[in-house]
Amino acid sequence: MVLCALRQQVLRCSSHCRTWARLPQRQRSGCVYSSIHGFNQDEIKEKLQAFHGGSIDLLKQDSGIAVLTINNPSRMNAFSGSMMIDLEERVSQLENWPEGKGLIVQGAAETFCSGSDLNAVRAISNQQDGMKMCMFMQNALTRLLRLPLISVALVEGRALGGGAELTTACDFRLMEAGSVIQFDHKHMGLVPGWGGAARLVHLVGSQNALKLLGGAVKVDPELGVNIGLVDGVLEGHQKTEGAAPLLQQAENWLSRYTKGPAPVIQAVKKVVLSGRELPLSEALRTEKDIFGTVWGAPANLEALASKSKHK
Ligand SMILES: CC[C@H](C(=O)O)C(=O)SCCNC(=O)CCNC(=O)[C@H](O)C(C)(C)COP(=O)(O)OP(=O)(O)OC[C@H]1O[C@@H](n2cnc3c(N)ncnc32)[C@H](O)[C@@H]1OP(=O)(O)O
Repeated sequence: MVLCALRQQVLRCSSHCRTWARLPQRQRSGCVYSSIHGFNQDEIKEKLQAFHGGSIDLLKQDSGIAVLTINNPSRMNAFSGSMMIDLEERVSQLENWPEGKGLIVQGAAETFCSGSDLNAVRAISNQQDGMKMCMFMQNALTRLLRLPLISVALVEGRALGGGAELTTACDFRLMEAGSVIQFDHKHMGLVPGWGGAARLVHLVGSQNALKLLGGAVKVDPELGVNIGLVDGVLEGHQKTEGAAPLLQQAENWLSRYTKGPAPVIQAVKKVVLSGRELPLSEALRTEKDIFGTVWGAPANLEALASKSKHK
């Protein structure tokens, strides 16, 4: 009986994936929850809007690398309800940025983010509203991870609770020496709700994920690199004479992977996304379709023209 139920679940999932792959990009990018799951975006936005404070600031640069700043320094960059709405709107802006190639997510005032604003959490502590907030943030963070941009979470200070989950919604994580990522939900009698557990298992494996969540382990840069959660350690410029500002160091790191025409860099992210999320056959078909968007496109033709000169 159990096997039959599991098979049904797998079939439902794979049909969902097939459906996912055929959905228009906009829907695919945010298809975790919709009205069929009882999710009403406008209803939850109205509730979240009641909890003001802070902002999510977006700077789109001519280099094609954008900077998204979690900005609520008086609350260690905790997410108020209005900041959750800001985040979703900034992700929409980035989904529609043809020149975009990269994204750095950082916190203001030399710290990353201390999760949900506990004042908001206290006010929406009933189960229904809590789950609606989670659905809203899971949609927003899934769309963030699925942006056709190569993204980096730049961690200074502390990334706690939902802030730790936010780091997993980026392709890479860079940590300043001395900074900490801590999934401290257990101390709140909680587990991750913004999708951080599911993404953490993919990043570090289920055993390491169990340790980080079960032990509310303080992940320093060395541990983060060792378990595969962290992709680089940066020297804070206050601590190291002559070191460039952290954001500049992060941009230098990211620019190694975003050099080139935006359509090509965006196609790179899309083919990796489909390999990461879709069953093999679907991923191969998606890869073929994405290949078709760059084959014979301007960047390809220019490269061919320049190569033909090297006889
Ligand atoms: C799914 C996500 C999940 C959920 O929503 O269920 C969560 O994210 S739950 C929240 C998880 N986050 C935390 O548990 C972190 C709570 N904050 C702290 O542990 C400390 O504030 C810390 C370690 C971040 C900083 O400690 P420190 O002593 O250096 O400073 P203060 O504690 O005095 O903090 C300064 C100032 O910021 C306010 N603050 C900090 N974090 C939050 C927060 N998450 N929500 C609201 N306000 C926060 C703190 O109250 C202080 O304000 P003040 O007015 O000066 O008292």
